[in-house]
Amino acid sequence: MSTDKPNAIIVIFGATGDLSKRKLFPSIYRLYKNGKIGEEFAVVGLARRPWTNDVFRENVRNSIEQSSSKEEDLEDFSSHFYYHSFDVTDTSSYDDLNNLLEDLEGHYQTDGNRIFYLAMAPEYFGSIANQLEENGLKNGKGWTRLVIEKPFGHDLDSAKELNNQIRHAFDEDQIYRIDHYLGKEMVQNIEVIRFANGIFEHLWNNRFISNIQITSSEKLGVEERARYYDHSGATRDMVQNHMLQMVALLAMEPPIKLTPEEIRSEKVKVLRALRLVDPEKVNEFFVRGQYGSSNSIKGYREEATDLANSTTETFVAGKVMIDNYRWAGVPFYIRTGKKMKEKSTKIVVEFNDIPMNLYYKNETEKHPNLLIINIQPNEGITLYLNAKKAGIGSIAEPIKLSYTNNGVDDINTPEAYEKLLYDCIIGDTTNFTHWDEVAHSWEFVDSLLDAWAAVTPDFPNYPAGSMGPEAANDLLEKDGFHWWPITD
Ligand SMILES: NC(=O)C1=CN([C@@H]2O[C@H](COP(=O)(O)OP(=O)(O)OC[C@H]3O[C@@H](n4cnc5c(N)ncnc54)[C@H](OP(=O)(O)O)[C@@H]3O)[C@@H](O)[C@H]2O)C=CC1
Ligand SMILES: O=C1O[C@H](COP(=O)(O)O)[C@@H](O)[C@H](O)[C@H]1O
Repeated sequence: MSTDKPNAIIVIFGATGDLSKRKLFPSIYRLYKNGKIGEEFAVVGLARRPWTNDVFRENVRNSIEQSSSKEEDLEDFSSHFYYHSFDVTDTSSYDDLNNLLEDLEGHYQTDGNRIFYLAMAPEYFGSIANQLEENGLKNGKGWTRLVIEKPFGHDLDSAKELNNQIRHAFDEDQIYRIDHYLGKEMVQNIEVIRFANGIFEHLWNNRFISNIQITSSEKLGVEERARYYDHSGATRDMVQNHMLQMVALLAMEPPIKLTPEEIRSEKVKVLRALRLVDPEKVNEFFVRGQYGSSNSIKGYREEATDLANSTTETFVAGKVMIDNYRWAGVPFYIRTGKKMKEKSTKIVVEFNDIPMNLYYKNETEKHPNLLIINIQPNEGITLYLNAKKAGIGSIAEPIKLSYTNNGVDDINTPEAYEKLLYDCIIGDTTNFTHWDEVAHSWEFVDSLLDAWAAVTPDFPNYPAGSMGPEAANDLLEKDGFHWWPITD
């Protein structure tokens, strides 16, 4: 891994699409603005529609203006962008792409370094990787990296097939599988909070923690992505990747070094220890939901004509058990869904009460210590303690110690893409998912989806704008817990 400012050509497959417009162009711009990439870079955008360089550059500028205030250096910035009309299924056009890259490499001092970013539907990932190999595009004079968007497969078998196709053309250390949650500031902070604070790491186990809750709720529905989402559902869309990655970071052992290999190896051990879902007990451990209409908000089935009879889940809550020495018996409750009450991602670590609490005499009065990691919209940490209520007498009351990080955005997705793109440019794979992590996550998710497949769900079962079905509350109540609020 190099820490300089290496130069590269970034080739974006799917450059006229939504992800490029909303996340990739603004992120590249921020890298440019923040001095993380210099003047020696070029971006080649590929897609079928017959745009010119000028039309492409105008779209790039518009997308940046939509995501930030009016900027003055956009003409200079967008002059680094080139468009190449290209159908990825037409194998003869890869030669032209190679010629374009060689021309640009004569113009910009990019040392032959190439990043191929696949921002297209996943069915193309394998064949593009192979065409890049067969047509010699990955054999430039510098390094070559392949960035792959989600979803990485639909289940374990399809993920394996995709992986084999890609690995046929690229080595594992050239493949950067994006999980944008791993670029979020406070997700990256989980390791620092755990491993740089003496007060937490000693307590970070089943003797002192009673349960951990991870919520990632969204107010939005499926918007323009109904076709993809209905085939995916909340479990594949959010649990297989983002939620399980957060579980792994919270539960892993301290790595012996902060290298990508050591961190990954500890995360993989957690994912291997996830208890697979027993079909007989699926309802004891998991709840699925789909939002229905409420007041003026449409239900999922009314969002598009194709969805009228959909049984796709837009909500999942679950009790994930990690069968290892540190975590035996501690539930990791996860919860995610669309059209919920708030947009919020939050982790609550609930500590056990002390053996004899002299201040809180009964269960209902208890205020356990909580460590809250606020991922979005606000970024920060809150620690709930108990302290003496000021004044006469000796009464305890909960107090909170808070740290707020002045994040760049409310919703830190563009910043996450910016960080991950930069990591890719400098060759740091720490915050990308290795195949082993993907495979174990799918194994767990497949066990859940297989168990659910046996029964047709009774949907819709939660009103849009709520926190999900009532059964998600029962899941914790029967263990003697409840969901902590997701707003401060
Ligand atoms: N949008 C989002 O918020 C997120 C997206 N992703 C992932 O990113 C990827 C892209 O998603 P998104 O941008 O939303 O998708 P879009 O449907 O908006 O864009 C697809 C892109 O692919 C191009 N394309 C389609 N077929 C071909 C072809 N045969 N040859 C060349 N280009 C083609 C389209 O352009 P044209 O029609 O001009 O050819 C377009 O640029 C997907 O894997 C998605 O799962 C991941 C997280 C979030
Ligand atoms: O990957 C995805 O994530 C978004 C939520 O990301 P966030 O950064 O806004 O929390 C989700 O809306 C989308 O369905 C999913 O594909």
